[in-house]
Amino acid sequence: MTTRTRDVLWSDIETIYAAILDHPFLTGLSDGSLPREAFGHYIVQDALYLRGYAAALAGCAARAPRPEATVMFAEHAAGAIAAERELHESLLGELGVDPARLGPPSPATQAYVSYLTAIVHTGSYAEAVATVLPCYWIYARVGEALVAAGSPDPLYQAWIDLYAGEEFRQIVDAVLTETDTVGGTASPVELERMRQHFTTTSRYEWMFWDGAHRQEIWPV
Ligand SMILES: Cc1ncc(CN)c(N)n1
Repeated sequence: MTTRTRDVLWSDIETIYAAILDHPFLTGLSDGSLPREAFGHYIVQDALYLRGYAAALAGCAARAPRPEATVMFAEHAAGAIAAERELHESLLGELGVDPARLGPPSPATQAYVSYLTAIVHTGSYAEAVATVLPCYWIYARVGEALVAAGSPDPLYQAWIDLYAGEEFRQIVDAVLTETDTVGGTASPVELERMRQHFTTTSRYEWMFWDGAHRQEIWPV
């Protein structure tokens, strides 16, 4: 049986994923102990992140060699994050933040979006797909892991429900299929690059939650 690219990629990040599930941001989201200020920081930074992420997905759409993949990424850029945007806007409202005045991206947000942008525009299409994949897949896995216990805080529960939902799972499944397709014909060098990018953006996912937990701002 041939090994699927997704399995190779995931096996590289088992320890990163374990660290993500163990992070106090997510354990706090789950048991309700996460300070609202940290969640607010996360939501503001995520609203900024989603702008860059949408642009990266549009870049994947433009570079895709098959029309079905162009349509898929274009739909995700336009529509899939609309649900997140909606949730963010209502959460920003509940947290008392004006979406028009979000402030600057934090170091983690800036670094993550810069990396996505750089690889989507300078790497191969397969590299681009591997680079954007953790944004989909890790969130689906986290949603799945957190939904059974839920959260006593309704705001945190709404966040968990979005990523644990069937609609998000189907979106992620389609991108995983695309990952296996492009990985299946990638050269050893290209596959190695896919692994490096997937691991790097998985690390950025950890750093994004960690930065929010510390309410990280620029040190100087
Ligand atoms: C940082 C980050 N990574 C992933 C997702 C889920 N698309 C998100 N909303 N924010």
